[in-house]
Amino acid sequence: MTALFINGQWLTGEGSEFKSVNPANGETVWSGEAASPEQVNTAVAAARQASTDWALLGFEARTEIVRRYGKLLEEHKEELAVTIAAETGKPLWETRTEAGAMMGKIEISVKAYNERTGSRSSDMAGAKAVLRHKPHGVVAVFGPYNFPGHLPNGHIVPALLAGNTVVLKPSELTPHVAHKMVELWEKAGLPAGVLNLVQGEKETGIALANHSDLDGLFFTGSSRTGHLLHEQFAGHPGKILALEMGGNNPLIVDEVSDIKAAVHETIQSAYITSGQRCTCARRMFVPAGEWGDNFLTQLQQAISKIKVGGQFDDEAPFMGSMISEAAADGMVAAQANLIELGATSLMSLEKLQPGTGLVSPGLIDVTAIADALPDDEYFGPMLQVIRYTDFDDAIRQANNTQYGLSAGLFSDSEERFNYFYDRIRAGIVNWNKQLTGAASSAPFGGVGASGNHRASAYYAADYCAYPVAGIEADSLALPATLSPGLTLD
Ligand SMILES: NC(=O)c1ccc[n+]([C@@H]2O[C@H](COP(=O)([O-])OP(=O)(O)OC[C@H]3O[C@@H](n4cnc5c(N)ncnc54)[C@H](O)[C@@H]3O)[C@@H](O)[C@H]2O)c1
Ligand SMILES: O=CCC[C@H](NC(=O)CCC(=O)O)C(=O)O
Repeated sequence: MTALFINGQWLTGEGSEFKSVNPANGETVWSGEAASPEQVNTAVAAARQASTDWALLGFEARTEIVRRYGKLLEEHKEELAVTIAAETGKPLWETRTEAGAMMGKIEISVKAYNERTGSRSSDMAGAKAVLRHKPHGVVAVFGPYNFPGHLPNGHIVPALLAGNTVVLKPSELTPHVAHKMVELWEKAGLPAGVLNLVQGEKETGIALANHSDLDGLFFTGSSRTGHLLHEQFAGHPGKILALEMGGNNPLIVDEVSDIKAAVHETIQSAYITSGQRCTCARRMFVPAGEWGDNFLTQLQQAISKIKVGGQFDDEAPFMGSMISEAAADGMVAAQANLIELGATSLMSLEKLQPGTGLVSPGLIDVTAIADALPDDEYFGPMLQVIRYTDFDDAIRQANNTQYGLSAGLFSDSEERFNYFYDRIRAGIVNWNKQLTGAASSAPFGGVGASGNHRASAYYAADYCAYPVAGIEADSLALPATLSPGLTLD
């Protein structure tokens, strides 16, 4: 299998063999060889070689190629959705929306380039104040498995538009999606070396991230890996590092009038993508007392009816498989650990079929251990419930996390929302809406251990180019008056 794309050529990797599997049935989807460290070097060298011409090509010509890629995405939308579903276990209806988001990214990124970066000029005495932007040069893009198309695409499209060249290292769990995506870029007529693909596991990632000739690295993945990269980039202030990482996201529920809607938004917050979205609600604060009891009863009824199943089942499931059996085992172990610490299971997260990542959605009451709760991101369909009596204390607990990605409030009171908004610490703050499903037309990123203040989505343009400010005049001219103490005669 020619797994790598370097300098416009598909090549066989010289590293060790690895494969991806359909997590809903264990069948192999893709197998190939990883890039060797020498091939990673070749990929970075190819990107460097292509860098000047790509930058000099100009924004309009680059946009033309990027739009051609967008058209190809449209033509291959279904094929891409099927590939994503096969490799991730996500239901086909959901991967169709991922392919749609990839298409939408093109025009949003063109607009963002012009609005956030681009060029401007204004008059000043005897000259013009000019602002332009330049690309960084060669950047590495690292992607996660949960949105193997949309999220790397969300770095690649703005990076290329701005004039950077790219080396992509996708998740080792989703190499096939990356392969398909790069094939479309090739078909769109991207010049050789402008986008390079190195496949492989952690070692390939380490070789790429350590490369001395990178000008930047755009990462979406776990907080653990992001922190390692941050340490690695310490002492290199000249290199740009954008980190989009995980969260331990809180959702506070007030005594709202429409319980059914609150139940629906909770399910969309916690269980969509089998809980494998960075924005998923992980901790839910529910009022103690009768209203809260009633809400939880209705929530449990609705959760018990969530259909879990294969991504291609005729009767579409809401939740597909988790990414792997190992990830499912990890969630079962996390739940057992919370129970051992003193939590009470309301609905048990259980493996549904050995050898797969299929699990049932879990709900667990952690009120008894609220102040000793591990501040971990449990990246799966398990929502922790904390009963509260005091709204301020719920906000305090919601903020009691190293992370700060998304947070939300369900409340009929705008005043309450404003109070919550002023006190909550997160990059995404929603009111009466699910925590997931962020728009690409807005910035996307978190604070604390969730990011490094380089928001993605609409603001990705910001980390893809640096500003150059200039004062310009067509010709040299003496000023009307010279500074005191100067004589030119
Ligand atoms: N904030 C966001 O925008 C966002 C979006 C999606 C996912 N996520 C987060 O991503 C995580 C799930 O994705 P994942 O498990 O694929 O993440 P991950 O950190 O395990 O892997 C991400 C990428 O980094 C590579 N990698 C792993 N270890 C490395 C190392 N030591 N050096 C260099 N590269 C290395 C992987 O091979 C992969 O390509 C969750 O924590 C989720 O919250 C965040
Ligand atoms: O898993 C993390 C991403 C979740 C997703 N966010 C986006 O799609 C952000 C928009 C963008 O990057 O264009 C969500 O909020 O569901």
